[in-house]
Amino acid sequence: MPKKIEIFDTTLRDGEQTPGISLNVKEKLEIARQLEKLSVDVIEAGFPIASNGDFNAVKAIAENVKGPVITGLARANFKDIDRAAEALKAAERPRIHTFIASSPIHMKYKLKMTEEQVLEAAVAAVKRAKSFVEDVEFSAEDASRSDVEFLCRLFSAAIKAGATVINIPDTVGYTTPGEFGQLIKTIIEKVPEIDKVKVSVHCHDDLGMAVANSLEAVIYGATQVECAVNGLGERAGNAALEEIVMALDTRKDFYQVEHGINTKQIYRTSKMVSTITGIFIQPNKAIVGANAFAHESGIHQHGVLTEKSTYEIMTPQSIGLTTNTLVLGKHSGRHAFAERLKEMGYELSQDELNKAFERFKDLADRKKEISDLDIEAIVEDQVMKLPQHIELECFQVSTGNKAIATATVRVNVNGKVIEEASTGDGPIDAIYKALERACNMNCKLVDYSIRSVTAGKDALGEVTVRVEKDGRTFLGRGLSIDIIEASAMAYTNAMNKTMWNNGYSKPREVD
Ligand SMILES: CC(=O)SCCNC(=O)CCNC(=O)[C@H](O)C(C)(C)COP(=O)(O)OP(=O)(O)OC[C@H]1O[C@@H](n2cnc3c(N)ncnc32)[C@H](O)[C@@H]1OP(=O)(O)O
Ligand SMILES: CC(C)C(=O)C(=O)O
Repeated sequence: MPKKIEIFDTTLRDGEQTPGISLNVKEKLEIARQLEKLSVDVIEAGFPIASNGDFNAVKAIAENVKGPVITGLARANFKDIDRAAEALKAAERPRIHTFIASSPIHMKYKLKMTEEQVLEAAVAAVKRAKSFVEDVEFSAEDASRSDVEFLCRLFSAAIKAGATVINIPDTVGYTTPGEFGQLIKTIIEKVPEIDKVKVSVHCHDDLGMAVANSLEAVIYGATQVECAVNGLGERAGNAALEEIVMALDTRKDFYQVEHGINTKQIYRTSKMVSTITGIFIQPNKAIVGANAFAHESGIHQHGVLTEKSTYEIMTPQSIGLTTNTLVLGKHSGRHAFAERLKEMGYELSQDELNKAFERFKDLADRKKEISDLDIEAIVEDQVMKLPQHIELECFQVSTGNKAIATATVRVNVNGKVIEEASTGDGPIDAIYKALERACNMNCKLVDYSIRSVTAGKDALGEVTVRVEKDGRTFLGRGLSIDIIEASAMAYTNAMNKTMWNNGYSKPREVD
């Protein structure tokens, strides 16, 4: 039987130590309930001595969340341990997690204690915790910068005092995979009582190696990994739960271990934690980032369309997503473009497809992402060659906060050049009225929206309008670095559509 790795989630304790996060009881309980659905083995619900709020949160989780072990952190002193025990009273499976630092730096400067004093405090703390609960975890803070002989002595004493789990933290994210693997191996070889307990690791990401270090520890015998959703935690954070789990899952052939996580709840958990904590997930974040299952480049899109496993090592469904996404942008190719056209219901000849693709590439050079509306515009305007009854030749607008907005337009309507002017409530209203006069047309503007589609001061503005004419609605779009020009182009585009009638020239109605 492959050995099982227990997942100890510390999102609600170390994760909450992320600068800027403070969770109330209700929020912690909501996350804990989701962690239960995710099937984590242990929930570290908080640090009960830290505040009344944290005490109440640990208590509420202990009372309401059944299934996982519920633990609370305590320094190696009776006050912290007694408070943790009190908070955990109602837990179905309580664990007290007590810790003390073991590195020369921490002992000398922070604790001002000798090795022997630390060892004594650790033993007393474990015994005190044991007087309340059966399950006691002991952590040697800053273990990776500690003297290995002392560390082994400390763990040995903690186990003799009753610890059921010994935790080896890389508190400051200092170690490397090779070094950390050897440390785990040494501890397992040198602590005689080690086979009585679970061996845990708790890695921080200061050098970006928290996940790699944790996984290396698994190879060398660790049976519990402490981690946090989205990699939250003090400073650069903890090992990311979703990365640990999906690495063990996807590379089961390599790690040869099992876990009990319901991976289909990963995406939902990540989203919930991000929403509640307000900590945004970077798009290229492994597993749960917006781009983790998105393909933008043509060669990759072609591969994925033919066979997903060419560029996907795990399925989006395995983390609870419904599908992958093919993002259309400047690096995309014909295969993905054709596929999107097919999904949108367009059937183009090879020649039409080539023309549309050329236009698409041209637009993609200027836009961050190409939407379905863009594709629709390309197909209608370029491939189907809808006739342009109205062409906007030029315009001029004068406006100001103390002046009446006035616009002059010159349009070519079916070969006839017409100039008109109008005032309005602002420059856009003025230009729209002038356009209506010039074209002798009465439309009702029902919706106007503007957004930037590229970055920077010279960003392209995209204006989308919906106009109503004779009880029907028509969509118009305009793109320019000048937002008034984009607005005028969008209105002209919509007015053109009101004039098309047969076959491909039939105006497309929109909701
Ligand atoms: C590596 C980690 O993530 S450990 C967890 C870190 N998390 C937190 O600190 C979050 C919650 N912390 C808190 O709310 C507060 O720090 C408290 C309530 C725990 C303590 O607050 P204060 O009493 O004001 O002490 P303060 O935080 O300033 O200093 C820490 C004290 O604990 C001592 N201490 C630190 N670790 C331990 C330990 N494991 N065992 C015993 N004492 C410890 C320090 O030596 C210092 O003692 P001193 O007050 O006698 O100098
Ligand atoms: C309390 C311990 C496990 C810790 O958070 C650390 O060392 O980083």
